[in-house]
Amino acid sequence: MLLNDKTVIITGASRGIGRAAAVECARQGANVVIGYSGSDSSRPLVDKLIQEIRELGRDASAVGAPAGDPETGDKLVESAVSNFGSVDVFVNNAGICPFHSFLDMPRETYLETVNTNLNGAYFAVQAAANRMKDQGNGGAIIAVSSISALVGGAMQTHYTPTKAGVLSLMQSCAVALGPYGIRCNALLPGTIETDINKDDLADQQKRDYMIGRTPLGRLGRPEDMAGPIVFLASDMAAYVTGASLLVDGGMFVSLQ
Ligand SMILES: NC(=O)C1=CN([C@@H]2O[C@H](COP(=O)(O)OP(=O)(O)OC[C@H]3O[C@@H](n4cnc5c(N)ncnc54)[C@H](OP(=O)(O)O)[C@@H]3O)[C@@H](O)[C@H]2O)C=CC1
Ligand SMILES: C[C@H](O)[C@@H]1OC(=O)[C@H](O)[C@@H]1O
Repeated sequence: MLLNDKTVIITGASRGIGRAAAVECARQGANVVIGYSGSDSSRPLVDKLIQEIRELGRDASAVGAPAGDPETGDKLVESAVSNFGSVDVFVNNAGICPFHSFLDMPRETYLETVNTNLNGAYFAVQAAANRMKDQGNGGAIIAVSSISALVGGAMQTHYTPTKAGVLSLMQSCAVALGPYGIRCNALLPGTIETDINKDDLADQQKRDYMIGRTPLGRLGRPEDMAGPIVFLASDMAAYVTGASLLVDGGMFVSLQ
């Protein structure tokens, strides 16, 4: 097992990519702190995930708090330490993408997206890194960025800068935290079918276009992200820091 007895915090783990990563981390021997928004509708999903992780022989705790709140990282760290005694891996995954055109972008939509996806990530990474530094055993931090850190989207002008932002955050943190043995890397998923794009991909033409751009011939599944996240979290990646791992079925390199 690649993460035996490690404590892994994953934000946005109630659903989608974060959930798949949480299950795989538990399979690989880790206890997991599940971050989610705190909404009542997500609590049953979180309870089900905790049960699934316990059936795998590991344990989990949950923290429901807005990702954009600068205190949320401290709460996640506190839950990890009080329940499991340490923070070994931090996965910043929580994110939103409320598709909207640029010229009439509501200011609140822009500000909420940047606050949730980027500002919250900054403070949560800082909280996890301080705990890892105090523990003195190094650690691994992974930010779930996106192929959208590298390319644009007309309906994502508020979102793509946040994904470029967390990629850049990992690059700078790799430099800042390397001396403490803390590795920082970014995962760049392509198009993965989850609730974040359910409405967007309900448009069959759009869906077919996205599949057509993907050499592997299908959209991604949350489980496709779990192995790469575990790899970056594990000692298999002991000399990997400041890196970006694009996991997109080949979409980025497929121009014509
Ligand atoms: N799906 C895709 O194609 C891609 C996704 N990504 C990135 O992957 C990450 C996960 O996305 P994905 O799994 O697709 O999306 P989902 O919508 O399936 O899951 C989003 C997760 O983030 C949590 N979350 C949302 N808003 C907040 C908030 N304000 N505070 C705390 N938690 C919050 C949700 O919790 P709750 O259930 O409580 O709402 C949920 O657990 C995002 O950062 C996204 O940008 C990157 C590239 C491609
Ligand atoms: C939500 C989108 O479908 C998804 O988000 C990303 O980051 C990808 O680039 C896709 O556009």
